[in-house]
Amino acid sequence: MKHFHKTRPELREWILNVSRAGHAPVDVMRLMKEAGYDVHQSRRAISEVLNIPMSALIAAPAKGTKRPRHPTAPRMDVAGRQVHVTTCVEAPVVRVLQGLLSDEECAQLIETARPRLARSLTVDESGRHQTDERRSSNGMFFRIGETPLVKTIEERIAKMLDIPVNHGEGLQILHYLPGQEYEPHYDWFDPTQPGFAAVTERGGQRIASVVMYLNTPEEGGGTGFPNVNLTVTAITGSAVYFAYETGEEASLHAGLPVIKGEKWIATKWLRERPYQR
Ligand SMILES: O=C(O)CCC(=O)C(=O)O
Ligand SMILES: [Fe+2]
Repeated sequence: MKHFHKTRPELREWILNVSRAGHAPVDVMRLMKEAGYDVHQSRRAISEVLNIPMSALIAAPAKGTKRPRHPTAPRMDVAGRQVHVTTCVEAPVVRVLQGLLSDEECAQLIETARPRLARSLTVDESGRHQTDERRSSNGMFFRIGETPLVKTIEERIAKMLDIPVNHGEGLQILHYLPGQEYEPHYDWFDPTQPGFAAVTERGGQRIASVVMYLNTPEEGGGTGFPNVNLTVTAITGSAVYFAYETGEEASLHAGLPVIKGEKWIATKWLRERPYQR
């Protein structure tokens, strides 16, 4: 079958060269993934250029690699707790989760984190941490299982997404005041940046994020997905779950500026392989 979608001449040339140099089609897939291409796009291009079936291009994932199970509507029973799935988007994969945390759990997380807040950092191209204008919130990280409540929440998320707790980075708490925001960004690490190998050495790539709202800001402070014109409202105890492939531009998102009041969130980033030893 012929595809209407045409592969760009430069990409066609590159695929042919890499293939002539002796790389098997699944290796070409891997190279494209490392260069930031979406898996589906790579599979279609390679199959078209090398004239092989797409089914031959499903590489065995690296040992221990997992993908989350996306929460399903209308609700999930997670360890005896009803989590309502109130909005679903498929590209990017987004689920709005109501009642992931109780009001008491939210309050307790805020009070435990408050004395430990410091200016948030971002990771630069070389893998170094630094303060960043684009991210003006204050934050802190809990260690895995650091408190009984942190452990409970980590286990709840693990159960809901069918991803072991050890694939998670430590729970991050962020506090935003009026005017503070987190400008549009991707949570996946960019494979074309020099620091990529260092940040993915442990745990591999990030595959999904769960942003939990610990309070309801008086005004503003939602999470925006500008490429799909979606804004998720920050409401105490609810959360936005989103999953992504490396290079997936639709997953661009932002912590929108708080206009009035304050905003507290807890973020759990998940890796494709165990991150905690
Ligand atoms: O503040 C938000 O709503 C988004 C936070 C976020 O994008 C992150 O923690 O990676
Ligand atoms: Fe993010």
